[in-house]
Amino acid sequence: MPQTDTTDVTTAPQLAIFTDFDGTLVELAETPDGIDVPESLAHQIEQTAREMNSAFAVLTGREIADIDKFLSPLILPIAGAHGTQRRRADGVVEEIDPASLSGAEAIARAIEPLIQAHPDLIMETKEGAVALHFRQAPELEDVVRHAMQDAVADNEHFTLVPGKMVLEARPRGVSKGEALRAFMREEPFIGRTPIFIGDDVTDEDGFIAAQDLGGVGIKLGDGDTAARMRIADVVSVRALLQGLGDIAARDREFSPKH
Ligand SMILES: O=P(O)(O)OC[C@H]1O[C@H](O[C@H]2O[C@H](CO)[C@@H](O)[C@H](O)[C@H]2O)[C@H](O)[C@@H](O)[C@@H]1O
Repeated sequence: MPQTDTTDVTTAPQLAIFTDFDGTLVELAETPDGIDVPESLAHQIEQTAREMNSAFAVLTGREIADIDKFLSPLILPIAGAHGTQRRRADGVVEEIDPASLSGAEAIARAIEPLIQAHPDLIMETKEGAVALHFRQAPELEDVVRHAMQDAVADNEHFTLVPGKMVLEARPRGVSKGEALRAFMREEPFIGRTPIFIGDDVTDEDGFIAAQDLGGVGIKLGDGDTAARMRIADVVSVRALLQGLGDIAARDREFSPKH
């Protein structure tokens, strides 16, 4: 009878985890500042990130400073403002193209009169990007679209991206996909298998990038997607992160090198 070769121990792939923030790590709320961030979230992410050897990053439409505030005292690698900002795992924050900074300021100035006329609209001005929210006034969606189209019309550097009850102006060439690829060229992400979890249209670039690099995109909720997998809700995302962390810890415990 042939002998089974037990010396060839196959180990599970080492993962790099990327997640969106709003609608994925936390439930959506009526306003950007109104989200409920459970106290346990930062601690749970910190644990999972530790099991991933710190290969855990947030790819978000929010500014990096926003995520730092919500996950304090945790300081993670983050791509903010849809990839316009990027803080690497070594803590270095990349310089933003000055044309992105001045362009976003000009777009915000152009939108300001609309905010004065419609106080239910919320404008978020970010480093290098602008979000115009109409969740409080859904009937103004067309008004918002036309105003944002006019605001970026003179600036080829910017493009518009839709989100959940929001329209955002961001620089061309930046995306969550590009941010994920950049992280994957660096320690501690390099050589790992990327997983990206997100819920929105702007997460599609991230799903595609993760899958191009041999990993998996996981879409939360319904809707067309390039992601190969789906997950039901925020609670399930947190359970998945916990589970992946536990598996990584167990793999290390039973690893032949341990
Ligand atoms: O990429 P994400 O982390 O999902 O960020 C996308 C945008 O999220 C925030 O807006 C969304 O969440 C708000 C709070 O739940 C909600 O009120 C709003 O309608 C959503 O669009 C954030 O305010 C934006 O800056 C992000 O770009």
